[in-house]
Amino acid sequence: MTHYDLVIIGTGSGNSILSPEFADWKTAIVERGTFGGTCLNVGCIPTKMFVHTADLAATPAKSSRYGVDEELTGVRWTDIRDRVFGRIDPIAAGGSTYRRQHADNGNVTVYDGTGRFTGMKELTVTGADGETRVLTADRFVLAAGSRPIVPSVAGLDEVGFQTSDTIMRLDQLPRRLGIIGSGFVAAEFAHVFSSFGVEVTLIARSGLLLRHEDTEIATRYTEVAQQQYDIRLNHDTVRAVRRDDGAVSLEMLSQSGTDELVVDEVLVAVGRRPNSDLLDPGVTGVEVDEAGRVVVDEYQQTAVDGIYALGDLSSKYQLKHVSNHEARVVQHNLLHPDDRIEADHRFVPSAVFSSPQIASVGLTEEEAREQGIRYVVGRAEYAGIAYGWAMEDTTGFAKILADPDTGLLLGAHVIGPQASTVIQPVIQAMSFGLTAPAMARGQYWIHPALPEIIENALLDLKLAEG
Ligand SMILES: Cc1cc2nc3c(=O)[nH]c(=O)nc-3n(C[C@H](O)[C@H](O)[C@H](O)COP(=O)(O)OP(=O)(O)OC[C@H]3O[C@@H](n4cnc5c(N)ncnc54)[C@H](O)[C@@H]3O)c2cc1C
Ligand SMILES: NC(=O)c1ccc[n+]([C@@H]2O[C@H](COP(=O)([O-])OP(=O)(O)OC[C@H]3O[C@@H](n4cnc5c(N)ncnc54)[C@H](O)[C@@H]3O)[C@@H](O)[C@H]2O)c1
Repeated sequence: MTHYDLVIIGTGSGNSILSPEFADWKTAIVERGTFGGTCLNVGCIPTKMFVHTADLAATPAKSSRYGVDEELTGVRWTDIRDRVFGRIDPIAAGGSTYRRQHADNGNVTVYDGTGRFTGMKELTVTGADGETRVLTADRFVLAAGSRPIVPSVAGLDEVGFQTSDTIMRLDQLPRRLGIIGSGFVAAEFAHVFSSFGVEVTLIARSGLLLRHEDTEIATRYTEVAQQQYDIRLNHDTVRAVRRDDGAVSLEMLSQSGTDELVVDEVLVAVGRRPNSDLLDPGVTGVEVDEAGRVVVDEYQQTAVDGIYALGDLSSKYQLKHVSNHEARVVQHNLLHPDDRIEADHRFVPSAVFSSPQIASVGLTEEEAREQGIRYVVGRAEYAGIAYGWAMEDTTGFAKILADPDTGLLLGAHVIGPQASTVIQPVIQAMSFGLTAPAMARGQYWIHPALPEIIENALLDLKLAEG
């Protein structure tokens, strides 16, 4: 048994905690998978490298309307894949080597294996070879993340399936891809694989894709997606069968009866669950809610003094900018126990890097209504701004919700080109308490750039006089 000042479980955002200020702490970091966690290895970074490549591959099909005739003459899948992982894999390996070997980390021990609590502030780490080591510590940081949920579909295990962890490393592109799910992962991979020439079918249980978004945005996305992919709405996948020709048949139930889809690969994208079951934090007195999330207070501390948690393991926001923010809060609170800071979850933005992109911050119209919050809505279309004309955009728009009396912003939702970038000034305005009129007229808006859509939506708000 070895005792530490601090043990961190998980090398995603957890790895960023160990700054030089911890140089005289005896610390350990435990990792069961690839060093660097989800975002670097199988999440944000590789997906966006594929998305950018997909944007390029999709351009020729759209170019003739501008009088430019382009042709996509090839998609070299293994070159695309190897460029992405040729960049990422060395970063993960370098991060691991740095923690294990660099002089900066003389106080850090890296343990490869799965950590599981076996007593009060006692963690047993089991390596791939079955060898176990017991670590005790004064403080722990639980940063063990989440993993893809596999839906209970009869025969799925037997036919085999991909998740976001595996699909980016395929050896060859499938001809037909069936995606079970209709959230972030489904929308981004539909864009990627369809742009590379794969026949993509999305199977959604509900009547709307991306239904966590503002309904107007989700409705527009669903309409646009129906032009791009085969979409089966209100379909429940009930069985998967391997056919004699090697393809997979997915059997579905819908309101109108049964349906069948034949594909070469199946991507499962129905959400992610926190890895709390692997960690068994109840043994050390840490509470877990019914969704499997570790319960934390405003300081990111669990029910146990000195045990903090962050990121996908404990947060309802499964987003890297949130896990990074929470890691900074935990880092501060470990170093300054008498002057702790609170995590700020007031205005958490998100973006789906789909085609078209979607970005969102604050309340949706449905949430404002449910919560009885008074609001007005300002709208603007990409087709109504000069750069939108240049792009010939016909489907994108922005909507902004504001308090009619104070003019303070309540939420913003954008669907269209570069939505993930266009929304940033609204996030800033909400975070710093800027009102809509002050934001619209208190600064220049570069003409004719895409953020003019935000300026127009702000000017469209009908606020109370005075
Ligand atoms: C396909 C995909 C695309 C995404 N794209 C975006 C995006 O564009 N923008 C965005 O903001 N977010 C995105 N996300 C979400 C983002 O990746 C996560 O929110 C973020 O990485 C969570 O970080 P974390 O530190 O909480 O967990 P992780 O990075 O998952 O780290 C947890 C680590 O703990 C290890 N671990 C788990 N259990 C144990 C145990 N018992 N013992 C030892 N080690 C353990 C795991 O192996 C893992 O390495 C994406 C996610 C996916 C899946
Ligand atoms: N750009 C980004 O920031 C980004 C990209 C990818 C993933 N992520 C993060 O990863 C998380 C996981 O992504 P995801 O797309 O897997 O989850 P998600 O929660 O975004 O969407 C899952 C979808 O699957 C549906 N679903 C649930 N069970 C189902 C079942 N049995 N059959 C069919 N459909 C079912 C849900 O109704 C939901 O629409 C996201 O919530 C997000 O936080 C973020």
